[in-house]
Amino acid sequence: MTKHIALISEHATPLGIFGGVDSGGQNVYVGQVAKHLAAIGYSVDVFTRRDRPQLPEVVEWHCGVRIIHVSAGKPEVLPKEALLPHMEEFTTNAIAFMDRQWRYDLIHANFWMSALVAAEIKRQRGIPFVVTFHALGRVRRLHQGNADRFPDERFAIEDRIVREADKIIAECPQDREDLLSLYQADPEKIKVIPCGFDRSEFWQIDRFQARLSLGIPQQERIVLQLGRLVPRKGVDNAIRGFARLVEQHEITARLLIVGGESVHPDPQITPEIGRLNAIASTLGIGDRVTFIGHRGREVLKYFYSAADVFVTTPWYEPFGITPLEAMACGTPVIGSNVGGIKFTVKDGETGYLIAPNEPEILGDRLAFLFQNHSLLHLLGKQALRHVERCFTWQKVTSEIAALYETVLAGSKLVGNSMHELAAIASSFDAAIQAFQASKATLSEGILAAAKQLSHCFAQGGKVLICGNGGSAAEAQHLAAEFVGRFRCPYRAGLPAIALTADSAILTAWSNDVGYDDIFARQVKTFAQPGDILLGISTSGRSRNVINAFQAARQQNLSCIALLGGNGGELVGLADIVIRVPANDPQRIQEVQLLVVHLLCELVEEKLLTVPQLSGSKEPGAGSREQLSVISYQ
Ligand SMILES: O=C(CO)[C@@H](O)[C@H](O)[C@H](O)[C@H](O)COP(=O)(O)O
Ligand SMILES: [Zn+2]
Repeated sequence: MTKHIALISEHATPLGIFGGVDSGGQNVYVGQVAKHLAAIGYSVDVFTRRDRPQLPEVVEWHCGVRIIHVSAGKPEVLPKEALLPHMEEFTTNAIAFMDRQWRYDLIHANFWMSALVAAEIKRQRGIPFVVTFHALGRVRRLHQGNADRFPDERFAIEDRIVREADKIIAECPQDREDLLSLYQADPEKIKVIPCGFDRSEFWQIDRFQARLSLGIPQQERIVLQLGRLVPRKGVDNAIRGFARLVEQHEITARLLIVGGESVHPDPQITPEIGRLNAIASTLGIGDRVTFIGHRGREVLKYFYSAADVFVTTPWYEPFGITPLEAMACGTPVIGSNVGGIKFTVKDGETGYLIAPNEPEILGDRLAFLFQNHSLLHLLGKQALRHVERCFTWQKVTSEIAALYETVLAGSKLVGNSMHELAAIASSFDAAIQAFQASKATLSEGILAAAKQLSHCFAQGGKVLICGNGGSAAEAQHLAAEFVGRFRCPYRAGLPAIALTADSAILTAWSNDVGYDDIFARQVKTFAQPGDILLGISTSGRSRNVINAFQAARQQNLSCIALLGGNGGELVGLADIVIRVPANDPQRIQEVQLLVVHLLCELVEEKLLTVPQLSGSKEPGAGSREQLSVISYQ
């Protein structure tokens, strides 16, 4: 059966524009995970906030992947820092949509606000959730201080998510460390699964061709920086390092900076471009730094392939998807020794790791590589091999799917047993209620029946007992207790016959005459004056019991009816009615069983008061008195 996965990504949609301020790695992650999950048979809906009025609610994005636009706040682009107040509405609308679909098996939340939504859905609908934080609030605050505009509630919300998530995907070992040390996460819940690159999106294009396509001179040394243009990405570090390459090492090269909010690099639209440009000018390398502007993902492989070295020097980086993409295009990476980069880039093998704020070292490394062409070439080859082996989306997604399956296996167990536990508890509650109501109403009938039965036995009479199904079993049960013993260890048997027990009589009469008279026929046959007919029924409407009562009345037998519900027709035919005040046949039967036991107990008590010695074969009987029925009191 197809499993339905809800990926929630409140601000980052796979339809988003890569390179904008709020769109980047998470958009890619969500889109790729969705696509690759669908490729291995999951049905995936990506829930994201509607940020344009004309967006349809459901977009069939890929085979097996739909994008669901959830209304939450005005349908306009909002900074992600301003989204928290809209998450309640997001949750309500997401649940309303989900309720109209199938049952989702699992939610994979991306980012803390989506995880907040997932936690609420888990509470309300019991759907388990996995979270990829992509970035952690406390880490961000540590690095960005006041520049971090997310509300402080983020920390407590993240704490809650860490507690309530079924599994947490850490994107790299550093992410895991942060979850453990800053959030006291349960290590058992965390699984390190990195991001990946898409082989159909990124591959090594012949450098000559790539440069030709982009209009980059073939001979120029190209250093590439590509990604979101925000201060924490530390592009100024890249510029300073590049300046050292040019100024100190006197190596002519060009730094291409790809990214921004518009195709034409515009400091009005992307303020970071203005700031970076100013830094480059101050360093005297303004003419060696080229801002390209925003580019679609389909052309990024040309940039990666055209470059000699890819540089990424953020202050911190939860994962960093661009180094993978660069390596997938055979380009070595010099990156900050932080977060995911120190996990994906192998120092000295696929590039170099450097401290984020030491542009001199960056400049020196760049110079070293440009002076050692064969090494540059080798690192590129090794980079390609490394990412092919460890970081394809196929591999990553299969690890994510395996994690889902462990959650689903666990939640099935927990879900089932929770459901069953609830059913057990409610049956106990209902039974307790039936017993309580019976305790309040049945004593009189039970005492009267016990008296009648005792009298009957004391007078040498017998009891005929009948009923259907469970009541037939109780008829035999009661007969067995009377003929055998109940509490009293040694006593003579009390004559009781279950009219349900002789299968030859029952089958012959039902087969030849009819079922309605199977008990009546036996009553007419066995009954003697002074006998009692005891009928058991939950409904009081079983025809064969009714007919038996009518036959018994004709023979002047006393009739005791052990009933339930409204007692049916039998109420009017019985001398003594014990009617369990419940409607559910099971609850009625449970109380009836207690009544059966009470009748035995009370009858024994009433009859067996006077001891009488008799030779007994019971073990130890020589020293004991055997009780037998001698009188009715
Ligand atoms: O034990 C149960 C239900 O718990 C059944 O076997 C049940 O006794 C049968 O359906 C009987 O045929 C019901 O007859 P009655 O109690 O309505 O006279
Ligand atoms: Zn039953």
